[in-house]
Order: sequence, then C-alpha cells, then structure tokens
Amino acid sequence: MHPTEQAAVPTRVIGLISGTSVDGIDAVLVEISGTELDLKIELLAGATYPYPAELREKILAVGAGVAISMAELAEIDDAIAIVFAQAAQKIQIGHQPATLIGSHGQTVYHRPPAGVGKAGEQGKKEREILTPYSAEAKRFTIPNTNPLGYSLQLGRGALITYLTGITTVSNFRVADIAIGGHGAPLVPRVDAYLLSHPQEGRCIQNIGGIGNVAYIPPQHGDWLSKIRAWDTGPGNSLLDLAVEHLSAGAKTYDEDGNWAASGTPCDPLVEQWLNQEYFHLPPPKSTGRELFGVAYLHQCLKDAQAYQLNAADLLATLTELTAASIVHSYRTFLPEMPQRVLLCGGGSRNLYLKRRLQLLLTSIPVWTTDEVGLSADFKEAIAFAVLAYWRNLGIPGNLPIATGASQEVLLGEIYQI
Ligand SMILES: Nc1ncnc2c1ncn2[C@@H]1O[C@H](COP(=O)(O)OP(=O)(O)OP(=O)(O)O)[C@@H](O)[C@H]1O
Ligand SMILES: CC(=O)N[C@H]1[C@@H]2OC[C@@H](O2)[C@@H](O)[C@@H]1O[C@H](C)C(=O)O
Repeated sequence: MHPTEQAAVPTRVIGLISGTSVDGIDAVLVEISGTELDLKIELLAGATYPYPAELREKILAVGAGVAISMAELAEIDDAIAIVFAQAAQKIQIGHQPATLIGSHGQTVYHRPPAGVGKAGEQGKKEREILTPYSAEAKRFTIPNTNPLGYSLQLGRGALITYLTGITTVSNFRVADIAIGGHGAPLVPRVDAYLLSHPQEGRCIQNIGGIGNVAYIPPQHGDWLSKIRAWDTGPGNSLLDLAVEHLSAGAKTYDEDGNWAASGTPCDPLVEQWLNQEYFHLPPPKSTGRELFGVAYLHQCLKDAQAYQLNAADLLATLTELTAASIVHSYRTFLPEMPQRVLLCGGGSRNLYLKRRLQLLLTSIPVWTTDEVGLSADFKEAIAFAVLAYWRNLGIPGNLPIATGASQEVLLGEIYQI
C-alpha cells in the first residue's frame, strides 16, 4: 500500500520523551492521519510521569559527565526502558490500545559533529554504499566531518516492545548523524506540517532544558526550503541548577518565574555572557547540558561576584540570558523576523521569561502553541509519535537544513514482536 493510502486510516500512536530537564517522562496517546500538509493529530491523552528519584539522580550524574562502568550503563538503560514502558501502559488506560510507540528515550550525551556551525566549509565527499537490503547501490553525500556527531538516548526500544507488546520506534537521531547531521533538532519537520500558516511567518520556540527554534515561513512557493532551525542555547537548564543551588536543594525550578521577577537583570553581565562562542556560531547547530550545565553555571556564578547580585537578581539575569540569546539568534540568523512567536515546553509557563521575551521582541506577539490548538506541554512527545508514524510509512523525518545532514533519511529503528 502507498503511504498516502495507508495514512488515510487513522493510527493510534504513543509518543514518549524525557528531555534535557530530566523532569519526567512526557507521554501522549494520539490519533494520527494524513502525511504532510494533511497531517492531523488528535490528542487523546497526555501526562508526565516523574522518574523515581534515585534513577533521576543517576541520569543527571551521567549527563553531567560522572564516569560509570558499562554494567551501570546497561542497568540505567533498562531501568529507563522499564519506566518508559510503564508510561506507555498508563497513558492507554481507558482508551483503545495503540499500535505504535515512538520513544525518544533519555539523552545522556550529545556531541555535535566537528566543525559545528561551519557547514559547507569542509568539503563533501560522495560515497557509494551497497546495502544488503537493496539491489541498487545508494549514493550518499557525506560531509567531511571528522569526527561525526554522537548522541546517546537510553531506554532501549527492543525492551519497550517486549514489555508493551507494541511495535516501537526508537534511536531517532543516529541515522541523521551518520550522514553528517547533528541529529537535532528533529521536531522542526513536524512543526512545519502542524503549525505553518498560509500568510504568517512563525517562530516555534521550545524552551526545555535547552531552547530550540524552528522558523516556519508562510506556506507559499518553496516555503519548506526556507525553514530554519537550531538550538538557541540554554532554556531552563542554568535556571533550574541555579534555583537548586540558591534554595539549598529545596526547589528544583522557579515556579512561574516569580523568584526572578522579584529581581532585576544585570545588563552588563548579560552582554558579557552573550559573547560566548555558541551564540555566534551560524546554524545548523545543536547543544546540550554538556555545554550549558553545571560547569557553565559555576562560571556564571563566578562572573556575577563582580556585581554583588542577590539571589533574585542572579535569577533575573540568568532568565535574561535565555530570553536575550533567543532574540539575538533570531536577529542574527533569520532571513526575516517572524510575525508571531509560539512558545512551547516547560519554559513557556515561566511568566517572567515570557514577559521578558515579549519586551525584547517589541511588537511581535509572543503566544504559546496552546493558543493555536497544539499542546505546549506535550508538543515534543506528539512530535515523536509523528516521527514514528512517518518511519512506519517510510517517510523521512529530518530536515537537512535544520540538522546539517546531507539529505533526508528515515529516522528511527523499528522493533516488532
Ligand atoms: N510553572 C512553571 N514555571 C516556570 N518554569 C517551569 C514551569 N513548569 C515547567 N517549568 C520549567 O520547564 C522545565 C521542563 O521543561 P520541559 O519538560 O519542556 O523540558 P525538557 O523537555 O526536559 O527539555 P528539552 O526540550 O531541552 O529536551 C522545568 O525544568 C522547569 O524549569
Ligand atoms: C540531543 C537532544 O536530546 N537534543 C534535544 C535538546 O532539547 C531541546 C534541544 O536540545 C533539541 O535539539 C533536542 O530535542 C528536540 C526534541 C528535537 O530534537 O527537536
């Protein structure tokens, strides 16, 4: 059956992801039909299931670079797969069962390809690859990056399949990385089909632990080739770490941004921090807690000593860094400013951060994706349900302009009972 014929029948899919904040597993049950501009999603259920505290601590430690043995790695991999499978089971309660799972897993390590931000300057080589699955040799143009990127998501799909009895797609990033891409961000192609507008250019801004943007131009002409996307830098990662430090572990995040709102941002410090190299690298680019993590926060705390900031001022200044780095990247790397910004991810609930973004973007309205009918809390989980659905239909999921890969590829490995 052709993908479009297959897609006429709605498919019930579960999407699972735990992001860089490691705050829990976002799970959705969706009904999907169509393939591209006719792609339709009905959100039947969505929930976040917190990690067991001990497992979260282990994941954060691994993500922060603490060395572990291969045996410990194997143990964490399966512990994550088990809680992901439980999330898949819980989200179906009271509903008809799903036939497919898209599981992003838990990122514990992400290394962009060498020469990050310097796409096109390194030369490319064409390789002919003979696969055992196809009679024809396939030609891939592979950027001459050495080394390639590397991205590790734990929670193996094979175990999720056997625990749930449901076909599972996982390991979404590796195919894009193998052909020179960053393997991130992967959500922009889904954003394009769910959130584009006939007349309006939009920035879809996710603010998770890390921030990432997809600029989607109005849907005319060759609009797909004009999409731009990249990781903007820190979202909540530095803020969450600072809140934990300043509250001596009593709090894990700044609820609604109230603490930061009681302070004042230190503009010279924000300006100093914006000199950091990452903010000036041209896209495609991706990042993670390896850069914007504990060591980075320690440097920020050191820099702040010169200004004798109190806790609220420090949080206001870190919040300003998130807002300013997002807006700075739009002004620097977009062909034109968007007519609307649609926020999603946990940071869209930080009212102070939203106000600061609105102030910096002056007359460009800053909304959330909820306001155009797509859940801001669950958009990433929905996206991995769609990516699994596309994989199952044989439709590529990456956007080479966003990831830097040399071409479109099928994303994810399929495990079936
Ligand atoms: N009410 C709120 N007020 C302020 N911040 C909030 C609120 N709710 C959530 N957050 C922030 O959002 C974070 C979680 O966001 P989210 O779940 O989108 O991140 P993630 O998916 O783990 O990250 P990424 O998108 O980088 O993979 C929390 O750690 C917290 O900082
Ligand atoms: C390696 C990794 O897990 N990257 C995440 C992270 O969280 C936000 C940003 O950095 C983004 O590039 C990506 O996630 C989303 C889901 C993506 O691939 O589009």
